[in-house]
Amino acid sequence: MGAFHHSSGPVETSDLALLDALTGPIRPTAKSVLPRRDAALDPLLIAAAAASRSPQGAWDWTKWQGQDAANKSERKRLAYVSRQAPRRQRLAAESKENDIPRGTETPKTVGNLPPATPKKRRPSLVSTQQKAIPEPTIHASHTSQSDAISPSKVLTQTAPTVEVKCMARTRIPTPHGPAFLHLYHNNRDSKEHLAIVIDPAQFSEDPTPAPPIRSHSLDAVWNENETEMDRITRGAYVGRLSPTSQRASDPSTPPPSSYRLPKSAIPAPLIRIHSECFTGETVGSMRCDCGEQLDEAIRQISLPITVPSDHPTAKPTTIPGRGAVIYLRQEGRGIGLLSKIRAYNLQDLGHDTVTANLMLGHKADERGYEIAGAILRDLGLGSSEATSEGVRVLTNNPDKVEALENEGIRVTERVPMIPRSWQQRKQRTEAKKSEEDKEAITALQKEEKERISGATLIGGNAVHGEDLDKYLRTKVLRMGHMLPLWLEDTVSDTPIY
Ligand SMILES: Nc1nc2c(ncn2[C@@H]2O[C@H](COP(=O)(O)OP(=O)(O)OP(=O)(O)O)[C@@H](O)[C@H]2O)c(=O)[nH]1
Repeated sequence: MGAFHHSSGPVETSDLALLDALTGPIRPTAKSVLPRRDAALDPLLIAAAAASRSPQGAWDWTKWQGQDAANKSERKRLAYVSRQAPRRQRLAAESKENDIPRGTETPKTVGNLPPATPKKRRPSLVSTQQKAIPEPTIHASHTSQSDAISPSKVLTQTAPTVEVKCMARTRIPTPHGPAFLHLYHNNRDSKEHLAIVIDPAQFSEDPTPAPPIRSHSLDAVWNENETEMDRITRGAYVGRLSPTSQRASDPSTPPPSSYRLPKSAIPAPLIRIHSECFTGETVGSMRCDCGEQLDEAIRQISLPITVPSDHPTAKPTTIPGRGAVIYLRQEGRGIGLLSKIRAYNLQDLGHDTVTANLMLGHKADERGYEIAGAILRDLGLGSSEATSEGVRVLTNNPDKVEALENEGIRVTERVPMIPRSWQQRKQRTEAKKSEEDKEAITALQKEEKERISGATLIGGNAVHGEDLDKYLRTKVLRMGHMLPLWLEDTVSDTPIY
């Protein structure tokens, strides 16, 4: 064997002999000086096993009592139990970690929900409107809509019917008041979508002023063996849960036919369909207004509602706010966190948020709202029936309203979401215009500065910054968001994205 060099210096002959002894073929006649790799207790293998083994797997060497004991018949060998999930499951989990875009993952079989055929990539509303559409299959819950089916309506109906099931619900106190967090499984994808329901009237012992917002699938009986405690644990309870108050909901009791206030007197529940944004909601990124929007939605829905009285002399009634935020796990407008991060780098190079998506081979918006529609129906919100309350939707995005209507949801009103920073600037400009109290302006500016920290997170306040301005302008100018464009900075040299 010829001498060779390792990067750290010449390799000694003794090293080569060791290497040969460890890896070379077994010579039947020669007596090995060094123990071979296939020895019963190869130290290298033991070290490798120790480094990688799970505490439950392999041998428990702490129980080792020597060879004699080992030979005794009563010695118990610990069974090897792998803690690793089967490869198929691990691959699914890995694809989840890598944030593989929706539709390419295997949908979860949940409870009594059969898996739907996986879709290739979730089509955006706009692009699919132009596709040739096969014969429609209309889901029963949509048939009460107009008979004339527009192509965009057919789109959501050709896909397998989305079924959702609320797996659990719990009370979450928020800075704006209490909410009920609902976790949903579905037969379309493997994500856990959520509904943040705001309806604090349900805590009261008195009859609620309006129909309570409750999940039908959660309140249903799941199986005949289910105990009261099972139901309470998954959130199928009424009133407020406490050590002294534990009342499971009873699906056999029909809901009251009338409530404290006539339906027509109360405004329809306020809802928002919100798409996940890790950067904006968790990191507090000021590249977008997602964190602030989530907070603002919960705040607005929680505001008490004033219901005017029938009699001119009587005082109006105030009832607690009612509505829900449907929180969809479609990060980065459906392109996933990985692509969104790449898109941000392209944005730093000067491209806007739409162009960056297109450069990465995505559509400007790849979100879908079928699951949102199914969750709203499960919560009894906004069915297409003329008698239903309908919903008021908090959004600037016309696609969302259209998508919800395609889902058979009756939208009675679109409520705009004005970015908090724009509201503040408006106040400041108005104060400047009227040459009013200079002190008030200074106070406002000081307040804005102080609010910057934690601004995008729940309970925070207005977000400011150049990145956010670009983002908001793109939404208005390129994505058709129905928002009055804030023009204060447009006279400056900053390009409008
Ligand atoms: N691809 C991409 N997604 C982004 C970017 N910034 C925020 N998002 C995602 O955009 C989604 C929020 O959508 P927006 O377009 O801000 O607003 P919208 O929900 O369409 O409309 P509104 O109801 O009016 O808020 C979330 O899923 C965010 O993760 C970005 O620069 N690129």
